[in-house]
Amino acid sequence: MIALPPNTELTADAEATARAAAEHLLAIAESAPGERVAICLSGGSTPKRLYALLASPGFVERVPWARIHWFFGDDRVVTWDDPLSNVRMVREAFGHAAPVPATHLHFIPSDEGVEAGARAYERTLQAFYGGERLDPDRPLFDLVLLGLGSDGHTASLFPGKPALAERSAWVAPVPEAGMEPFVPRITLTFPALASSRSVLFLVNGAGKRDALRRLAAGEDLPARHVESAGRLTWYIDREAAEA
Ligand SMILES: O=C1O[C@H](COP(=O)(O)O)[C@@H](O)[C@H](O)[C@H]1O
Repeated sequence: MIALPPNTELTADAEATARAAAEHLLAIAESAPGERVAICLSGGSTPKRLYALLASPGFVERVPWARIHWFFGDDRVVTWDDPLSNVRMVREAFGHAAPVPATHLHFIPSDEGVEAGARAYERTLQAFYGGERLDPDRPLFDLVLLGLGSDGHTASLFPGKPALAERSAWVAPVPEAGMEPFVPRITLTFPALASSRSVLFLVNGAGKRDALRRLAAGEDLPARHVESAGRLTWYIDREAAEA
């Protein structure tokens, strides 16, 4: 077994990861201090099962859909019907069963281009938050979901890219992605991702073993720099955790 990050919940498989994360999300929503619940979604492929589970019988009745506002930690700068789009993946996973009010799905305006889209999304976040400075005692999100790329990236914060150093802007353009799909991206920055009552990493499969090994060895990978105003929890399945 690889030496796992602190606060790791080891799961049997990808399905167990999705179910554990779904229960965690429900607990966060139920304990949210405000009327509105702000959840920041990750993209890629790992979380698709979680999103489909939330929309499935047994969960869909338990999710307080009318209170939750859904945001994105990053997206690819492609059209929303592009198979590479994270918002398309979420919409497909939620399907018609998830009663998400149209005004509660705050997707990244990738149609505005990488620079303008990043600035526009930062305005969206600040309007929702009600200010332009993040207060450590008043997190922007109740929950941030993150994945771990095989290169150690998270959201679209890739090794060696300028967005890693962004400490004042909440959203950054990523003109060149660090791994496939090699399309421009827009990503939340470390300060914005950290402004959350809870942060969850979802990591499944043998393809993530090397990144986990490199994190355990102390390598300076982007995922290492993720913080949380509250708890930070890793859900890692056994296949990813095997040495
Ligand atoms: O490109 C991306 O990759 C990461 C990791 O995706 P995963 O499917 O390997 O977990 C994802 O979290 C991010 O949102 C996405 O844009």
